[in-house]
Amino acid sequence: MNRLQGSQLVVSLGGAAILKGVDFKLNAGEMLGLVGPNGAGKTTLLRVLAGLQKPDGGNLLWNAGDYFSLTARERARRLSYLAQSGTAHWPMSVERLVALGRLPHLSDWQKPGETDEALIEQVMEETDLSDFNTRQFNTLSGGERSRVLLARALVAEPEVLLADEPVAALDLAHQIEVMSLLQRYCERGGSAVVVLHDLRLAAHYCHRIMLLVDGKTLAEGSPEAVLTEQHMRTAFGVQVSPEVGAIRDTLKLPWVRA
Ligand SMILES: Nc1ncnc2c1ncn2[C@@H]1O[C@H](COP(=O)(O)OP(=O)(O)OP(=O)(O)O)[C@@H](O)[C@H]1O
Repeated sequence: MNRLQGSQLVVSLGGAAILKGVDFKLNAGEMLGLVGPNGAGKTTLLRVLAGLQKPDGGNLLWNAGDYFSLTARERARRLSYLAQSGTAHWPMSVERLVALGRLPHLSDWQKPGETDEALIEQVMEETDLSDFNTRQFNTLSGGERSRVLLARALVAEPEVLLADEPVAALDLAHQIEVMSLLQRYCERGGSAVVVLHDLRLAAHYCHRIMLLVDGKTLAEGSPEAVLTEQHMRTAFGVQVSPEVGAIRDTLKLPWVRA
């Protein structure tokens, strides 16, 4: 059974068709890479899956039941959405901001208990944030902020994590760390949809890739099946440079942790 399944999803914004009948599925333990040119509709699809954008057509299922019958609290417990350029709207320490991720699991006025605290500490370590506990979020660099927001999403222990370009502001080492973290999250049974512009990261880490072009799925399947020279030409209008030769060589991850 698919954890999330959409069929013929349609979204119009400002009078323009943005998603034009997209089928979607996500299994437990799966990392799905959502790739495609700027303006293809990746963020719009993610917002539909997060329940932030009601589709104008099609339907969406959560574990085979109607997605839209989940209450907002149920959705917050089971699904985390990491926006493209997330922010915090008032000054707050990193530790408090990450702890907010536990809120959907606590009743009104309940404080985080020992188990919550242990989880928060573990995720802070995994996201390389232990030294930032008391720092104010608004004093952090862009890459540090991205890691804090990912940590907040992970402490919620969601069944599905929707991450819009989670590595966009990160240096090489932190890109690898964040992708490995998402990989471990999926190995523990989580499901992730990750919007990526770096096709090498997508090829290396994702089980399956969906290539969206102009509001439609151009290709979907294994990285090898989707990231072909023909699809790159159609989607992005590029071809492999003659100096490189084969497309598989462009998709090798050139760095590992030293
Ligand atoms: N509120 C809106 N009104 C009109 N058009 C919109 C609105 N929101 C988004 N769009 C348009 O919808 C299209 C898809 O946007 P979306 O953000 O989903 O693309 P994307 O694939 O995530 O792009 P990128 O890679 O640049 O982040 C774009 O052309 C965008 O300009």
